[in-house]
Amino acid sequence: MSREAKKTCSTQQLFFECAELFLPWLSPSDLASASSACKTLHCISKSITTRRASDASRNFEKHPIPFINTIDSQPYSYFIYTPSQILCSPPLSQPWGSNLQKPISNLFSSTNFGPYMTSLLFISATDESTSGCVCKSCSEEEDDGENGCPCSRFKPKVLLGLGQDLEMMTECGPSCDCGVDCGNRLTQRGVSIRLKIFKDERKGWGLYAAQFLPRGEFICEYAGELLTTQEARKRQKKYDELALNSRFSAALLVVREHLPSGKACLRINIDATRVGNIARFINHSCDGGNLTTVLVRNSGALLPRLCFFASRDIVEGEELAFSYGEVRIKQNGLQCFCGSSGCLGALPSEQT
Ligand SMILES: C[S@@+](CC[C@H](N)C(=O)[O-])C[C@H]1O[C@@H](n2cnc3c(N)ncnc32)[C@H](O)[C@@H]1O
Repeated sequence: MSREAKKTCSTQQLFFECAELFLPWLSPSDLASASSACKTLHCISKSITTRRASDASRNFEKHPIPFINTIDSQPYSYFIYTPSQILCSPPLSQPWGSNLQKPISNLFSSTNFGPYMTSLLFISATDESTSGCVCKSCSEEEDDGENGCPCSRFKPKVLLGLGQDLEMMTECGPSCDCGVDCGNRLTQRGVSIRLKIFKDERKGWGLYAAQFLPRGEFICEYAGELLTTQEARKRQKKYDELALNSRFSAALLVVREHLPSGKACLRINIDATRVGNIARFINHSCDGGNLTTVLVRNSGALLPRLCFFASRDIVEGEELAFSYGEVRIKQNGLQCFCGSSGCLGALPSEQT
C-alpha cells in the first residue's frame, strides 16, 4: 500500500471512530440528518438504530428489553433512561446505541445526586420505620412478627395473596447497615425479568411479558423525574396541547397517599415522559389490568417509590397493564382501547 493510501485509510478510520463516539448522543431526527451526509455515517447510524431497537434499557437492566414494531417504520421510542426516580435536573441527552457494551456511566446512581439530593433523601430519623436496621443479614418477619428485620414490617397484600389497591411496603434503605444485596431490597436492584415493548396501532407502544410471571413477582419501579405540583401542572397542560394535535404520549403520573381520614397527605408527581424507565410504556386497562401498584418506603428515604407487582399469574406474551385511575373529567379526553369487558371508553383524566 502506498503512503498516500495508508494516510487515507487512517483518516477514514479516525473519522469512523469519531462518528461511533458522537452519533449515539443524537436524537432520532438528528441521527437521520447525519445519516444522509455520507455513506459511512449512514452505515453507522443504521447500526445505532438497530442497537437502540434491541434494548430500550441501554444495558441498565439485567436483560435487554427490545422494541418490536410490525405496525409502522418507527424502530424505537426515544427518551432518556433512568433506572430509578430522580430529583436532580436530568442531562439533556444520553448516549444510546453505542457499540460499547456497558452504559457509559450511571448518571443516576443514588450516590451521584450531590448535596441537594442527599438532603431530600435522608430525614432525621425519629421513629423506628425510618431509622434503618443494623441486621447482619436481613430476613423477613417471622410468623410471630418479631424476629425479622424491622425494615420489613409491612408487606403488600399482593405478596400475601390478598387485595388489589395501592399498597405500601417497607424496605431497607440508605440509613441501614446492609448493602444492595440484602434480602429486604427486592425493588432496588432494577428489572430482572424478561420484557419486550410492542407497538399497537391504537395504543402505541406497550410493555409485554417475555416470560411467565407468577403472581406477586416484582416487575419494575415507575421511574422518572420527581416534580413539584406546580411544575407537574405546567407540564400536563403542555402535554394535553401536544396530544390534541399529534399522537403524543405523555407519562406523567400523580400518586396520592391518603390518610385513613381520606384527606390527601402526600402527593408525588413522577414524569417519565422525557426521562424514565420501561414502566413509561405500561398502558391503561379499565379493569385494573394485571399489575398492582405498591408504594415502597426505604428506611431513611424521604419519598416513597411507586413499584409494580404482578397481581395474578401472567403468561408469556401478555400485555402488562394497570388502571391509571378512576376520574374522567377532561372534555376531549383520549379514547380508551384497553379491550376489557368493563372498558369505559375514555382514558382516566384529572385536573392535576
Ligand atoms: C404512559 S404512556 C403509555 C405508553 C404509550 N402507549 C407510548 O406509546 O409511549 C400513556 C399513553 O399511552 C396511550 N394509552 C395508554 N393506555 C391506553 C389505552 N387503554 N387506550 C388507548 N391509548 C392508551 C395514551 O396515549 C396515553 O396517553
